[in-house]
Amino acid sequence: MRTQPLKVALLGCGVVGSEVARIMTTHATDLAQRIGAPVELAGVAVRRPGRVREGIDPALLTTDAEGLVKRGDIDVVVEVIGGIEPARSLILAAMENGASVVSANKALLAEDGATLHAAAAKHGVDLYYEASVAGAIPLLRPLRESLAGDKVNRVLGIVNGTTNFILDRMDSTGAGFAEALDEATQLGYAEADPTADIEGFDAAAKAAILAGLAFHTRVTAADVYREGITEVTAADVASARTMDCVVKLLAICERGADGTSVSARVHPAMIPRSHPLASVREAYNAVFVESEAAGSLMFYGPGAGGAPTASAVLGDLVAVCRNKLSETTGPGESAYANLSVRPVGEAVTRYHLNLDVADKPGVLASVATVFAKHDVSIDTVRQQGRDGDATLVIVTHSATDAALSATVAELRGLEIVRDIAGIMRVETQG
Ligand SMILES: NC(=O)C1=CN([C@@H]2O[C@H](COP(=O)(O)OP(=O)(O)OC[C@H]3O[C@@H](n4cnc5c(N)ncnc54)[C@H](O)[C@@H]3O)[C@@H](O)[C@H]2O)C=CC1
Ligand SMILES: N[C@@H](CC=O)C(=O)O
Ligand code: NA
Repeated sequence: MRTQPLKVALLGCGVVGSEVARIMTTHATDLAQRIGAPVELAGVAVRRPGRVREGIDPALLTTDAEGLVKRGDIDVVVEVIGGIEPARSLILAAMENGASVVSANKALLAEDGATLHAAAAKHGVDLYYEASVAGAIPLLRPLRESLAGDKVNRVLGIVNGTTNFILDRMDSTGAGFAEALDEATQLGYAEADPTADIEGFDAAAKAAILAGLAFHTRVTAADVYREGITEVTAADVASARTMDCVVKLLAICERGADGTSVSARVHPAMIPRSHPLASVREAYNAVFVESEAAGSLMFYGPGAGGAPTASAVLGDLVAVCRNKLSETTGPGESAYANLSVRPVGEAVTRYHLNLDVADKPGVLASVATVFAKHDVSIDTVRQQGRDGDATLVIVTHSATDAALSATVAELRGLEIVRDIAGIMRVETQG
């Protein structure tokens, strides 16, 4: 074994960074054996150097992240500060300096992964980011390596721990949205700005990364259709319960039947309680990968939190250190397929909606006529009457977003329709 240590610069020492530092210290001997050389924490960039950080030598702390990544002795930079800047500039500077990079930063990878990959290739270094999607779950490496000989057609799953935690709490304990979000934040699941979680930006970034790797094409966060969970009400969750369904925030990436396009979308959806994703509780994530030869694969595990995320970071750290020692690099970007991204209007799903209507003869026929006019076929209708008004709970067969939107717009114009609520996609396919 080589005695000269590989030197690691850690950028950020928050929820994830502190766990990375802890595991690097407590498992130092095992890590050295697995890599073939010791790994040494050579510097830690922080914002508040005065803060006591258990297990970290205060002499390693610096507020000069740029100076740290440009140091001549750094072999690997672990970026866990998050956000676009200064993370991007620091990663690019590190690569220019010959360091490989491990990052958990999905926001950055999904916005400008191409630039980072190009820099890694140019400077002959690695860029690994397993922690950026679905926390601890090994998912990117299986897509990048294990499935490199297969053809992936669909990736579907729950990729945000915070929103799954909130929806699970609302369903199982009747907790309010704000209370559940607070708890998720305390547990270290939420992003520094939890808007990224609840508005679906975090899941959309992950969907972009997944689609890019699965379909060998470039997909950015801006290409992903996105709806968060802020509009999901206790009434929606209750309505789902009466249909023996749960509400989940899903990420769905699909290869188009035309062979030249892909689509990626993130939105809440009702799924039957019998669906395997319905049993994904708290901050766990689960992702199905459907491929031509392998069939359907399911990846499941902790999707957020300091220690689980650090596990994925450490796995990458070991891989890039091994590559450094053998003077090689792992697989780079694979975007040769150059597929176009289809708009969400063409996505086909079933829909649930609640219509508050006047309870009088002919209403059902008028409503059904509008659905038929837009070629949206109704699967089930349940009527709940109350004081001259009635609520029609309608579930459609598969329809495009565009057809459903046109139906809803026309229904809103009908005098007999007082309100339309609970519009949500229904996913039944595992
Ligand atoms: N918390 C989680 O469960 C997961 C987080 N991630 C990602 O990991 C990254 C880090 O997340 P957390 O540790 O949860 O966030 P955090 O907010 O707890 O930690 C980030 C740390 O970086 C520090 N920082 C920010 N800018 C800095 C700068 N210029 N120089 C030095 N330090 C700076 C902050 O002060 C903070 O302590 C993010 O990209 C996040 O999306 C990925 C998977 C799961
Ligand atoms: N905020 C994210 C953290 C992991 O990626 C989440 O809740 O999933
Ligand atoms: Na992962």
